[in-house]
Order: sequence, then C-alpha cells, then structure tokens
Amino acid sequence: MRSVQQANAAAARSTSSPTTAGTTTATVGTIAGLASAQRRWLVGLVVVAAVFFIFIVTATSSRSPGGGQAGVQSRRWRTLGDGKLDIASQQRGQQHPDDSRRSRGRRRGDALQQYLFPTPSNPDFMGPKPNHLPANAVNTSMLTPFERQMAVQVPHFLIIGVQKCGTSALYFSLCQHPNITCAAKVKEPFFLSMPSSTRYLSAYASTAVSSIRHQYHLSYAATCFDLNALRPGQMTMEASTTYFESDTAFDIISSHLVNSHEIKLLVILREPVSRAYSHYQHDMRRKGPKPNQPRDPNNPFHGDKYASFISATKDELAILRHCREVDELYARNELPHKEAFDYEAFYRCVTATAEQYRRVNKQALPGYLLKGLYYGRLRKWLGSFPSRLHVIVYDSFRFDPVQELNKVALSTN
Ligand SMILES: Nc1ncnc2c1ncn2[C@@H]1O[C@H](COP(=O)(O)OS(=O)(=O)O)[C@@H](OP(=O)(O)O)[C@H]1O
Repeated sequence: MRSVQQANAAAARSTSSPTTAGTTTATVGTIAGLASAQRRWLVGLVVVAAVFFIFIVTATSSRSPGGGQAGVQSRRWRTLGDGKLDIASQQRGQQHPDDSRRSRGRRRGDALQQYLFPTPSNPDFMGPKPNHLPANAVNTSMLTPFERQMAVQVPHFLIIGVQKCGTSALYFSLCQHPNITCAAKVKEPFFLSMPSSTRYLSAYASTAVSSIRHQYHLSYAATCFDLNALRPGQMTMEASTTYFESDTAFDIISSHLVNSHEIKLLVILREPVSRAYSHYQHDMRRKGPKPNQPRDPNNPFHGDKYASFISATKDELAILRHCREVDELYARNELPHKEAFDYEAFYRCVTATAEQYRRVNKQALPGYLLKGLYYGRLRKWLGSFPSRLHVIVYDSFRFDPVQELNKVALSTN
C-alpha cells in the first residue's frame, strides 16, 4: 500500500497539469507583451474603472434594502424637508410598510398640511408674519409639476350644509357624475371652519400676496384630496355641513375664495322638526348609552336630560319661546321699536341667549331646534352670493333626485 504522503504528492502532480501551467504562462506573456507595447495606461484605466464600479454597487446595496430604486426614492422624499414624519425613515433607507404611490401621495399631503396649518402639537408655529413664512414651512416648489397642477384645484363647488338634511346622499350622488372627481380623503374635512384657517388667513388678508393665496390653496387641496386621485380638467367638490352656520367659513369664502376661484355653493335644507329628530337620533347612536355597558355619569347623553327627544329639546324650546315673546312685545309696540315681526332681532335674541346658556352651563346646546332656524343664515349667504348659491329642498331631492341633480348640474355649469 502507498503511504498517505505518496498519495498527496500524486494528487498535487495531477492538479497542476502542464496544460494549465502553459495557459497561465501564455496570459502573463500577453500582458507583458501589451505592457512592452506601451499600452500599460489602458490596463490601468480598466482596473480603476472596475474597482470604482464594484465600490458603487456595494455602497448602494448596503444603504437600501430595496435596491437602487429605493435609494432614488429616499432622495426624493428628503426634498420635503420633514424630519418628523415617515420621511425620516425614508432617509435612513427604510421603506414605509405601505409604499404604494397612493400612500406616498397621502403622506406628502399630510406633511404639507402640517407645515402650512400646524396643529398645537407643532410648537414651531407662532403665527405667520406678513411676507414671512414660518422658517420650517415646506418648500412647495419641491412638489412635482403634476402635483402642483393638481393641488391648486381648490374645490369647484362646496356642499355647505345642513347637517342631517341629506348631504351624504347628495355628495355621493354627485360623485358619480363623470365630470366630477371625488378624491376626498373624508366627506367632511371642515377645513374652512377651523380656527387655524382664519388665523393663517387673517395675517395675510391685507397683503394680497398671490404666493400666499397659492399656498393656501395648496394646503386646502392637500387636506381635502388625495392629490394622486385628481384628474386634470375635472371638477372637484367638498362637503362640510358646518360651513352653513360658521362665520369663519363665511368670512373665508367671501373674502378669499370667491375672489380667486369660480366656486359654487350648494345647500340642502329639510323641514326643521324632522331634521331635529334625525340629529337627536344621530347623537344618541354615537354618544348615548350602549346596551350591556355601564352608564357614564360624566356623559350628559347618558343622563335623563337626553333620555327622550322632548327632554333633549326642552331648553332650546324655552329659548325660542322667550325670544318670540320679546318679539310679540315689539309687535304690540310695548317696546321702543316699531317693527312688527323683526326676524333679525329674534335671531339675535336666540343667538345671544344660547351663548349665555353656554357660558352659564359650561356646555353648548346641541342645536337640535336652533340649527333649524335657516332663515337668518340663508339671508346672509344669499345676500353675499346670490348667483353662486344653489338651494335644494330635501323633500324634492328625496322624491325626485334625478331632477334635483340635473338642476345642480345646470347651476354649476
Ligand atoms: N337618498 C336620500 N335622499 C334623501 N335623504 C336621504 C337619502 N339617503 C339618506 N337620507 C337621509 O338623510 C339623513 C342624513 O342626512 P346627512 O347625510 O346630511 O347626515 S350627516 O349630517 O352627514 O350626518 C338621514 O335621515 P334620517 O333617516 O331621518 O336620520 C337619511 O335617512
């Protein structure tokens, strides 16, 4: 038997065959030949390019688990300048769990919203100064041209109210129109009745700086709409039932939006007692006691006051009666005023007494009956926007929706 050393020596001889050795020698000879032919610079260049290429590939893959595409994406996100939102993780090279195009658009819109209309949780916001945006304001020029074009599409028409008058049915019916894009994030964004909207706008009201108006529009659109879902050339719509009775919304629409935009307003009104009862049922469903759950003593909707519609409307009815009596005194000339029925005075009395009630009881009235006093508000809106406001009667819409929708289509062109 051969020894182990003899076997290893034989194996070593067989692996370093004469053919391989010959090839290696020939290659070395060729390179040496090239060098000797004064092409050494070419070889050097090829080696440097190869090393550079390997370095780039390694660096990109270690920064981004998703490969080169995610690397590009993280740079794109960084341009928004946000360090608090998901963008921070994008900067670290991590992809958001939901990284669809739609989701990215939504997050971008949220970032925009936070910078232009910061919430109390954003301590950097001290109120804007004329001609001076907050230092950390988002640079809206970083939006893509498509997003800019889409974002300035402030709603072409608004459903301004009234709560429990069929606004949802109206909104979703109009959404089915082929010329309307329903890209709303929510049906009721309440954007124009938010106090922060007035604060922002009032600082700029006198400056008439078009870029500020542009930013306002951007932020409004970004709040209402999923920017990626908007389509060029289509109308957009927003529905917030608080606008009808909100002075803030009225002021913004009349001082700002109507001057810069062909906006149309829709309001749908319902017989006030049915509206009141629908409103009461809505509140009880959301805030009232639930079966198999203990009653909360701190929740007024769990107490006796809201146990029935009659008891829930007792205080509001008392206010209406009180103000009506005041008016009858006017009518009998027992007060210095000579007018017969003075609705404005009646409405002022109701508003003032409801405000007094809120201060004394530290709680606002739910408005089951008071929200049905349409006349005072309607007069204000119609007085300012006679050609822009289209009024729909709930019963007509309920019984012949097609005809009413056609009238809306005509009124909004
Ligand atoms: N198609 C159609 N036409 C007319 N009315 C309809 C329609 N669909 C629903 N409803 C009734 O509308 C009431 C809800 O109104 P809103 O959608 O404005 O409510 S909300 O303010 O958005 O919560 C609510 O009234 P009540 O049932 O009396 O509560 C709905 O029944």
